[in-house]
Amino acid sequence: MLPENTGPDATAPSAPGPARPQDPADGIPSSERGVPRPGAAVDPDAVRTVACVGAGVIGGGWVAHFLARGYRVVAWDPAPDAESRLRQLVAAAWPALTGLGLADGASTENLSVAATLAEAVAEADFVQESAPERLDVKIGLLAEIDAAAPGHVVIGSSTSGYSMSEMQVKAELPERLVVGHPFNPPYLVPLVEVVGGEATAAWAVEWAADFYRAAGKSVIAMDRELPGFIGNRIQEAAWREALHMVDKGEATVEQIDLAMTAGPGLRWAFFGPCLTFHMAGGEGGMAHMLDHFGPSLKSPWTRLESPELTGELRDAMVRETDEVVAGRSTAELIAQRDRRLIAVMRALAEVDAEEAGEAAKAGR
Ligand SMILES: NC(=O)C1=CN([C@@H]2O[C@H](COP(=O)(O)OP(=O)(O)OC[C@H]3O[C@@H](n4cnc5c(N)ncnc54)[C@H](O)[C@@H]3O)[C@@H](O)[C@H]2O)C=CC1
Ligand SMILES: C[N+](C)(C)CC(=O)CC(=O)[O-]
Repeated sequence: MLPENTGPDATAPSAPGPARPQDPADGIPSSERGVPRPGAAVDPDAVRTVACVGAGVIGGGWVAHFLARGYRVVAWDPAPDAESRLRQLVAAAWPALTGLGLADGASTENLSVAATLAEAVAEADFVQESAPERLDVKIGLLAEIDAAAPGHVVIGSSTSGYSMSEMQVKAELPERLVVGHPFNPPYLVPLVEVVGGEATAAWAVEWAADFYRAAGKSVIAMDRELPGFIGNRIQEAAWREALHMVDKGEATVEQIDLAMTAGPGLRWAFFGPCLTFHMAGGEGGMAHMLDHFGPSLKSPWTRLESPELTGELRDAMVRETDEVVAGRSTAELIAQRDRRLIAVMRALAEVDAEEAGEAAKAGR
């Protein structure tokens, strides 16, 4: 189940950094700060030690993921109970991660919790920031991490909505700051969206994308900033409609969740909305689907502004869908879809049965 790489050898020492002249922060003289990629940055697939700054739902999830991949992880979080919460989260996730298959050398023993931010990032080959979603906190914290982390180290932020351009304004080396937006829980959901800000160097985006891939993630490296990135733009559109319906008493939360889990959500686990709707057009595919249902995009079914379905948009959708279909016939696609639907349904039924058994044993 784990993707091809097995992660680094967690017992190996952290990759030695470059020989650096003395500097209060990281050994890079002020005159050299801000130059393009520092030559001695660790290769993305040679990373040994990851610092996780902020260890709540997402930071803790990252910690579990990196540990399962065999990295050494140093965490820091200012909350007094952060370490116990973190260790509980990792312990709760570990059986599932073990079931999926751990990388060589992976162990919860490879986690240490630092007393200070500076200590956490001092030996890191990569830093993942997962502090609360407040712009002032992100700006201040990213500047602090930037001041404390070795100058060649790339810093990723888990932000789910802020652009790196607005968060990197106080960093001295903003070119190494990227967004690395995960999906919850990061130890199971593979997607990470990587994007830089106006002051981010292209090498840092590339490095981060390569690193996340080496760490077993599915990466979308974006070449421009987009509010909400890609995944959240799609799911927030559904979320806005859900809120409209609840607000107006048109549908209950239960109905909305069932509408997704028993309907489109089940298909989206393996075919995205474009390929799913390609199949809605039968043998005519995306072209027929758009010609048939396209005009209804303008109906009052939705409260969202929909784009004008111009000829160019129609043709682009047909062309790009054909690229994704990559020569597969409708029959092949149907066979693939059905096989996957059954696999997901079987997997969910297995979990339901397990939980029912556990509940019966516990007398619930
Ligand atoms: N919860 C979710 O589903 C997702 C959240 N994110 C992003 O992940 C980031 C963290 O969100 P959550 O983990 O949900 O929040 P959370 O509230 O669960 O965790 C935040 C952690 O940051 C710590 N913290 C507070 N001030 C800090 C500081 N100055 N420096 C370092 N740590 C500090 C808190 O003690 C807490 O443990 C946010 O940027 C959020 O947008 C991204 C994807 C999904
Ligand atoms: C709720 N959220 C916007 C923070 C969610 C995400 O950013 C991604 C996810 O896990 O769905």
